[in-house]
Amino acid sequence: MNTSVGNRFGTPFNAPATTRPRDPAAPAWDHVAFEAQLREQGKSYHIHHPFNVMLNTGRATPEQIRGWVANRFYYQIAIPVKDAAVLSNCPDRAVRREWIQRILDHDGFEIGGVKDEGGIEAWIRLGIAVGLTREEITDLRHVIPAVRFAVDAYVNFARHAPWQEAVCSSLTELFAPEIHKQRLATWPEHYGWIESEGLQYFRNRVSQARRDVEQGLAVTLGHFQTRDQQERALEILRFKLDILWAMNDAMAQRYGADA
Ligand SMILES: O=C(O)c1cc(C(=O)O)c2c(n1)C(=O)C(=O)c1cc(C(=O)O)[nH]c1-2
Repeated sequence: MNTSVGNRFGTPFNAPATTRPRDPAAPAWDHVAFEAQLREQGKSYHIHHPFNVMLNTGRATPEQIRGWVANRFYYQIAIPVKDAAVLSNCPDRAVRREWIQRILDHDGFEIGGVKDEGGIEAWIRLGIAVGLTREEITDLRHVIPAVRFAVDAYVNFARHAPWQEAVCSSLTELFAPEIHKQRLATWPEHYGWIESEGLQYFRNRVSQARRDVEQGLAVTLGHFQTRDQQERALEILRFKLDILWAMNDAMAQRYGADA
C-alpha cells in the first residue's frame, strides 16, 4: 500500500501521510495485538474533551446543551450519507448487505408494515427535549463553520478512500457505547429538566454501536495485514478521532467550556 503520496484525507496532494517514522522491517501484529493498538487510541476520544466532560458532569448550561445538540445534528445527518459513500465504493455484496443497516438505523424505514423513525428523528426529539424547535435544528442555523468543515472531511474521506479505509474510520464507534452510557447515567441526575424520552437516541445507540463495531473490526483486522498497513489503520482512526475532537474544540470556543 502506498501511503507516501497523498494525504490522509485521500486527496492527491503531495504531503506525507504521516510524520511518524515507520520501520519497514517491523513484523505485523497478530489480530489480538492489532485490536489492542486500535483500542489504545481511545485515549484521544472526545469523551475526554473538556466540553464533553463539562456536559457529562452536570456543569453545562441549557444553552451549552442546546448548542451541542444543534451542532451534533450536522454529524447525525452526515452519517448515512457517509455510509452510502462506503456502499457505493464497495464491490463486496456480503459487506453491503450488512452495511446498509446503518443507513436504515439513521434514516429510519417503513417496510412491509414495520416502521422505525430512525436515529435522525430521534436526535430531533432530543433537540426538542432540550428546548430547541424542530425548525431551528433542521435548518442548521446553529451549525458552526468549523463543525461543518470537520464533518464534511469525514464524508469526503469516505467518498474518496478505499472502502476498507472508510470502514476503519468508523471505528471510533469502539468507544461510543461508553459515551452514550455516560450520558444515560449522568444526564437524568444533572439535567432533570430534560424529559427522559428525549434520551432515547442514546439508548438505541448502545447496542447498535456494538453491532457496528463487530463488523467494522472484522473488515479492518482482515484487510490491514502488514505492519505498514496496520500503522495506516491507526492513522486513519486518529484522523477520525481528530474530527470529533475538532468539533468539540469549535463548540467549546463558541459556547464556552469551564474546564
Ligand atoms: O455521541 C457520540 O459521541 C458518538 C460518537 C460517534 C463516533 O465515535 O464516531 C458516533 C455516534 N455518536 C453515533 O451516534 C453514531 O451513530 C455514529 C456512527 C459513526 C460512524 O462513524 O459511522 N460514529 C458514530
